[in-house]
Amino acid sequence: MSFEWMKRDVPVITDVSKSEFLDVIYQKRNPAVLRGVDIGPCVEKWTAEYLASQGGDREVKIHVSPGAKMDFINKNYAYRSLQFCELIHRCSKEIQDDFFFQKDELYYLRSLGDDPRKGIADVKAQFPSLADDLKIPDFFNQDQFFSSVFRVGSANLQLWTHYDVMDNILMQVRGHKRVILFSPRDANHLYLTGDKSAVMDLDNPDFEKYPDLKLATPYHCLLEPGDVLFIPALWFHNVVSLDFSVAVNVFWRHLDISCYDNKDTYGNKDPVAASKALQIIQRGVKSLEDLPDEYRDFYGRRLVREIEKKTYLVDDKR
Ligand SMILES: O=C(O)CCC(=O)C(=O)O
Ligand SMILES: [Fe+2]
Repeated sequence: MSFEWMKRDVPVITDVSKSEFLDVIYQKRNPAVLRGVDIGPCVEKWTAEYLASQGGDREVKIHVSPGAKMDFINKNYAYRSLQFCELIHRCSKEIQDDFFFQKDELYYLRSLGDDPRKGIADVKAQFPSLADDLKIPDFFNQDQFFSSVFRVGSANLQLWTHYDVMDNILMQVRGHKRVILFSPRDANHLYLTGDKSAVMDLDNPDFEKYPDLKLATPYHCLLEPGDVLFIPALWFHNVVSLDFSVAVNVFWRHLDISCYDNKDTYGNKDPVAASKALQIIQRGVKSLEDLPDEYRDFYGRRLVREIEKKTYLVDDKR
């Protein structure tokens, strides 16, 4: 018997004003595709040729993957460096003359700041010759700004399902993308390792291995050039580039600055209070190791119940 996975569409909302975004969409904290927002002349200008000639020759760190699905568990990709212009050339074609591993390898850039270890990405600062082409919608206050990240990838490349801790607008500049999102409330159904889901194939999921995935609701959308996807903090997302893809995403803080880890570079370190709680729980679980199995099971269940009772939102409490 085949299982029909319940899918939903992310709503597409056209010509949304700043106040509609802030008063309605942002308040709901659900993802939305915003179509018709002015993100500047980049949508017309950023062809591969233009980006290669204007984007400069700075070295960028990239993921190189032999297959379309980057798999963080089996680490089927490697980190390498290329000049930005060379990266653009390679991403925009499917068979390479120069390559690291194989002719049909795929590339993915997630830009970093000037100091690759602790520099927070800011596209306009790192690619000044492209800065005027991009208009970041003024949906948030400047003091909430965290980073802006260049995302350039080969056709077909898929980025694993993960969450980030900042609010996000993903501006699709060139190419099309299929994005699948899951609510933070589906966290227990996604087989998480840290911020990533172990389920790699969402098109043909292995429900025998991941039976609880059936309980999750995937939200689908197809991004076109010029579209802006609002991804609220903690919403899981899985992204496939359908063709050569150029995007910029902006992370901004939803919570007060004091809630975030001040060593976060990528916008994905859990808020301070949450990582503290996770550490305490890990210590608590370790302390149960001193007990025989059936006692550990019993106190483990009590712990889970206590956490559910005290933290879950009312409609999810059992
Ligand atoms: O579009 C992509 O390549 C990935 C987007 C993403 O993960 C993000 O904006 O947080
Ligand atoms: Fe992300």
